[in-house]
Amino acid sequence: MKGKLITIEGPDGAGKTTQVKKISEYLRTKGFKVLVTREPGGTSLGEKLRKLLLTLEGESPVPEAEALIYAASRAQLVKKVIVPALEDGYIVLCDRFVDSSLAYQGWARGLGIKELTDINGWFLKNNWPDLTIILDVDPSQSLKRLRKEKDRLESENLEFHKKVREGFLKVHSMYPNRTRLVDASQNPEHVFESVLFEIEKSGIIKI
Ligand SMILES: Nc1ncnc2c1ncn2[C@@H]1O[C@H](COP(=O)(O)OP(=O)(O)OP(=O)(O)O)[C@@H](O)[C@H]1O
Ligand SMILES: Cc1cn([C@H]2C[C@H](O)[C@@H](COP(=O)(O)O)O2)c(=O)[nH]c1=O
Repeated sequence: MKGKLITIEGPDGAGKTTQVKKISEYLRTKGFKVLVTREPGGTSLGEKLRKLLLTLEGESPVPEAEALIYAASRAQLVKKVIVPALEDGYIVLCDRFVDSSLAYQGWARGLGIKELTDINGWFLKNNWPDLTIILDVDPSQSLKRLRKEKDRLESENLEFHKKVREGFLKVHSMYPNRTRLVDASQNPEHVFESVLFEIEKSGIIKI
């Protein structure tokens, strides 16, 4: 049986990891086989690339290099982890995926959403997510939720993070069927109810 790929997206501090945990626990109680992974990372090579991307030390990649390193981590994850799990019938829950590249590199860094779609489409082929939940919240609220020491992307200014949010809203308007917007300004339990509602409504799995 073919599984499903569900990705959770949104600006920094939107509550993605919190919701991934809640969804995975819920789906497991319903008898689904669930695999949780994340981006960048999820493979040993991907975790090395993650460190390289998020460190504040040394030379920062130019936007084009940044986009390609995120894509490299994704290509490795898709081939080594996601596709085999889907073939084995797993629900794969991925904490960030291709839409982060469209919003951060495509829109906020200004490289172009179409350009990022093409670069990623080259290796994703038909492995685009079955469903993407975008947690939508104003960055001036979500950034306050984060720990004190910030990584390279989190350290960008508020204007950049506002562009990221704008990027996700654009992605939603471009892919209104695959992506669902959830108000993430509420408490985690309230957000989880909305997330479950959207998963149910999408019809990709029966819960
Ligand atoms: N809806 C919420 N309201 C308030 N606080 C929240 C909410 N969801 C998560 N948090 C808290 O905010 C912090 C960041 O949450 P979490 O790690 O889930 O966000 P994230 O979107 O995965 O962050 P990042 O972008 O850094 O990966 C945690 O301390 C978490 O407990
Ligand atoms: C996949 C992906 C991620 N990013 C950015 C978004 C975040 O700032 C970091 C990842 O850190 P997190 O704690 O896991 O949220 O990387 C990006 O710019 N482009 C991407 O494709």
